[in-house]
Amino acid sequence: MTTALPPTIRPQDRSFLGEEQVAVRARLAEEVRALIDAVVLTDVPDAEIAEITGQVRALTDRLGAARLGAAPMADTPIDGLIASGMSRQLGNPVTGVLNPVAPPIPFEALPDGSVRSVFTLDEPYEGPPGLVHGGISAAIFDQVLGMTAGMSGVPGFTATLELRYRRPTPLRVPLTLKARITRREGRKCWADGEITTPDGRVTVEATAMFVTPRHLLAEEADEAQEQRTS
Ligand SMILES: CCCCC/C=C\C/C=C\C/C=C\C/C=C\CCCC(=O)SCCNC(=O)CCNC(=O)[C@H](O)C(C)(C)COP(=O)(O)OP(=O)(O)OC[C@H]1O[C@@H](n2cnc3c(N)ncnc32)[C@H](O)[C@@H]1OP(=O)(O)O
Repeated sequence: MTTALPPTIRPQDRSFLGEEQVAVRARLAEEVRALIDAVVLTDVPDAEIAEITGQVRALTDRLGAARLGAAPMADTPIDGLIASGMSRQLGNPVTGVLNPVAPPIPFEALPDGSVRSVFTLDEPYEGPPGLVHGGISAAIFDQVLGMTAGMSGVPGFTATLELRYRRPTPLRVPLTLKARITRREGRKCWADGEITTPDGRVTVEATAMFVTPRHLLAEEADEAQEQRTS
């Protein structure tokens, strides 16, 4: 069975945006993030909400007048994100600077190969009252641990992801996620990490295993062969 991606959504066949194009769109995404926050928390009268709904619809139509077939990629690694395939995925739901659903989570690659992310989550990411939704923590771990694996030379899909929720994770305070590789074996790579609050208390721990898909290795081998023969 082949699981290769159809040509139209393969990363290398997408639109690649330059720094200025990314910057203009990132400012839009930032405003829409603020809009999401305002939508969740608004207390203006219903009549005004109805009017605003029409205005938002009109904006959606304007932006939708020209559509790409898939989320674009960045020409160059975006400042603050590590230089891996995923950091260029501008629509990524965790790191994508063009995706208003993404917080977005920044990354810092440390000299020892580990990764650190510092971020603050607010109301749109609430689970229990005043606390971060557990599924949001899982998505963030999935991405950060996956990028850590990719950086170590084993880019892959998530095969397993296990979280241990030790303590509630608060909204509206700077959280630190640290991640590292614990083991590599052929196409498999294990990473773990934890989220801590500013006073150093661990709230969530995670362990994941990533596997470089067989079909990706096959595609890479084909491309290398093509380059040798051309
Ligand atoms: C610009 C390029 C972008 C291209 C993207 C490609 C790679 C990523 C690139 C960069 C990475 C950077 C950042 C990554 C960041 C983000 C993380 C988010 C990732 C996701 O959000 S990703 C979505 C959720 N994820 C899936 O959607 C996976 C669905 N799944 C599959 O696509 C296949 O299942 C796959 C590929 C996992 C394996 O398939 P396969 O055919 O290549 O390999 P095979 O089955 O032979 O397994 C080989 C060995 O792994 C063991 N193994 C396999 N699966 C296991 C499991 N689940 N548990 C325990 N062991 C497992 C076998 O037991 C065997 O072990 P052994 O060799 O010892 O027998």
